[in-house]
Amino acid sequence: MPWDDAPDLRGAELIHDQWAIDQALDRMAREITQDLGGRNPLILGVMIGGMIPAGRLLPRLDFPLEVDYVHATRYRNELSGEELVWHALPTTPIEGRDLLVVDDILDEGNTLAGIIDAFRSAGARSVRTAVLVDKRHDRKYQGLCADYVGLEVEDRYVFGAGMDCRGLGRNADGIYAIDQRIEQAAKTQQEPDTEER
Ligand SMILES: O=P(O)(O)OC[C@H]1O[C@H](OP(=O)(O)OP(=O)(O)O)[C@H](O)[C@@H]1O
Ligand SMILES: Nc1nc2[nH]cnc2c(=O)[nH]1
Repeated sequence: MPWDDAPDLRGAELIHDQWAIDQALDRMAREITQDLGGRNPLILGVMIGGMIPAGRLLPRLDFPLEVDYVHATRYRNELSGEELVWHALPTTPIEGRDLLVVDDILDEGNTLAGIIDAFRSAGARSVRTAVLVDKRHDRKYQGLCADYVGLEVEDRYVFGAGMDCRGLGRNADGIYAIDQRIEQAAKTQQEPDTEER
């Protein structure tokens, strides 16, 4: 694979190909259109990972809407999350607006929960959430679910379709899970034992 030169991405396993992603985005667009078509919603991509899912979803939404972004992060190039750090808020006024927050992945949910809270407090009329990927586990922040979900992944660190692994891999077509030895090593802060590859 072209990214086999990047040690963290070497040996990654394809979980969903680009065809599956496109099908999922088509379905999400239909669901979103049913709920928000005619409401002139404000669509907010969550930078950086939400950039590609939002960019692929928007042309599928065939009704009047506005677009802005928010930049909040809690992983900062690591494989486990910490405090949510805000880098940018939308410049479009959100009071009284119907919002759709678009992100790449819902994992533990702290990122989306923080964003939803901030926008509700700022007076949004409604805040909906769309994620390309929902990670299956029972560690969700207050049981949070997204309103629109593209695909599910098992409880492994994934990259591609906007998602990075230590800064790389966002541009990969398809969704890949990193080698479990690399993920395990990150959890225990050791060098991965991948010599035979
Ligand atoms: O559900 P959570 O456990 O909170 O994790 C999900 C968040 O983690 C990633 O962002 P990250 O902080 O890595 O920033 P990025 O968008 O720049 O990749 C991803 O883009 C989501 O926003
Ligand atoms: N790229 C990426 N970002 C995440 N943020 C939370 N979980 C993940 C994950 O599995 N992959």
